[in-house]
Amino acid sequence: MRDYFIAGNWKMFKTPTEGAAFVKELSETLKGTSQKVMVAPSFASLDAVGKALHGSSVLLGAQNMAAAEEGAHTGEVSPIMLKDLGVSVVILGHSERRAIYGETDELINTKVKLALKHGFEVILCVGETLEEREAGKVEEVVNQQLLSGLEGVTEEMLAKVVIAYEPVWAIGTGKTATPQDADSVHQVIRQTIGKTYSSATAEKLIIQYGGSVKPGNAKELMAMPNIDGALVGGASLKVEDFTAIVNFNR
Ligand SMILES: O=C[C@H](O)COP(=O)(O)O
Repeated sequence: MRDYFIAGNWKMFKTPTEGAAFVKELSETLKGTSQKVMVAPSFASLDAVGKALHGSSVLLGAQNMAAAEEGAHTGEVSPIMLKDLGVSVVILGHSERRAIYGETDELINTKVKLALKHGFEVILCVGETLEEREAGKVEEVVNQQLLSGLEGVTEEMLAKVVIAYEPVWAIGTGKTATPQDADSVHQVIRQTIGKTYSSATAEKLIIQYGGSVKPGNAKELMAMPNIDGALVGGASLKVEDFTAIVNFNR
């Protein structure tokens, strides 16, 4: 039996002041919730949000991380800095990082290994574009991103990896994969992990779905056998909506 994990990715929204006020309210509305929950503010808001989360069970996540520990990397944020800010989870390989900032599977893999070395939990994002889906390449693309992203990651290290399946065409578009379509890709991911590592490890792997998750569709998505949580963008920006998604099973 796997535990659900609901993560909010704020992307480039919310100032430090807004973020801090948001998580204070969220911690109140989530009191008594046993679900594993994370919010990932922008780098600029990590400090304020981390302080506002003090005493809360909500985890602090980062949306990205540099591929190096320190050095002449203008504009980058290292794992050591994230650690110092109280971050415990790092999102890597998000499709916006891949598409807008040209992150390759190789770079993402370097980041994954570095994040694991520093003890972070990693949410590794994979997912196909509409063009790739229409060309019947979903499995090929997802497996390629998955296996490249995990190159050199041992079975022991995999215990700290969560996979987020985010079909690019469903992100921020209001179009959600049907629960059955999403689940079949989650099943492919689980099978690939089973073949590459072991069936016991595959059984334990948390696979989140991301792409227009809302209070209205969270329950049916999460009811699928291979969907173990959500990586939520837009709906994680409103306390009411995010709380409803976290509490989908209440
Ligand atoms: O990281 C979150 C995903 O990109 C989903 O975003 P969305 O819920 O706004 O579609």
